[in-house]
Amino acid sequence: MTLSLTPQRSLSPCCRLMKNAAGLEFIRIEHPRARALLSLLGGQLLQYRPAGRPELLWLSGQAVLDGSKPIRGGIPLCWPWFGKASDQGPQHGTARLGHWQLEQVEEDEHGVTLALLFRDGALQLRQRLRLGSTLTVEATTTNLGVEAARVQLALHSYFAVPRVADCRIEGLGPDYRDSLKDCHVSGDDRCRFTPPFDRIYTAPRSDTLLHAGDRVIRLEHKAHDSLVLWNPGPALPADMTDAAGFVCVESARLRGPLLLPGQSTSLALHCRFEPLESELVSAAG
Ligand SMILES: O=P(O)(O)OC[C@H]1O[C@H](O)[C@H](O)[C@@H](O)[C@@H]1O
Repeated sequence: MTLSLTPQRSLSPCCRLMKNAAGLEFIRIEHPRARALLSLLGGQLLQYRPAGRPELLWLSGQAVLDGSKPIRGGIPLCWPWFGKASDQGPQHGTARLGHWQLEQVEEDEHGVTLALLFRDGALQLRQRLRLGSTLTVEATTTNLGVEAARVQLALHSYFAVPRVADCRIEGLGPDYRDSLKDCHVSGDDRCRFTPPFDRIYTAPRSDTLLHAGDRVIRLEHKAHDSLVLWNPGPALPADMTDAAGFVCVESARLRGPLLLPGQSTSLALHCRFEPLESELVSAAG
């Protein structure tokens, strides 16, 4: 998707602050190792394309970009809760609807590092993105209050794929909660899916391989306790016209922890395209 954005100012040689017609701010990154776009609404990476590779992330052509809704696509952060709130708060928390502060931009010949901050009451969420030939997202919650708090976090990544029905995923683990059928399933190691699906894997591996047509994406998760797998199939949300081009594989911490005052907890995801067969052959030859 091409967004109509107006340049505002340079943040570093490869990073530029942009604005859209609704006044939302974005950071465009054009580095020899990767091109990317991040929205300060939601602190959300929307596009990321390492040099010589396809776009990693899916962004809906119907995404609402005026701040009235979360942006559909990229890597929204569900925080400080995932799903419906018990107290009428917004689905998936406040971070994806909030304006984030850009704390730091650094770059070198290998890529760009962005540090971003969001606060909701006594809870603080820091996000560090490293964008080069691979992508690392690290999110750290800190409890700045005087009472213990239970916090959930999910990196709700929309991975772009040629066709979701042809995908295979390894490393999900055998046990999941099927949110559509409202039941628990154990010992299911199948790695093919037919949309719609909405599952929370409760014993995921630390590495996940997403085989998607012409590409294999390796995901390395750190400190996750769950993986959410979602595609709505034909019953589409209003801000989506076609769901065949993505699969959500969401690294998540859904079972706590209880954060005492002053404590922090982190969740991280590292993504990279596996080398193509032709590259392995030429490296060997
Ligand atoms: O439409 P949203 O609020 O962005 O939620 C999109 C989806 O997020 C997660 O993947 C949940 O498991 C799904 O149940 C939900 O439909």
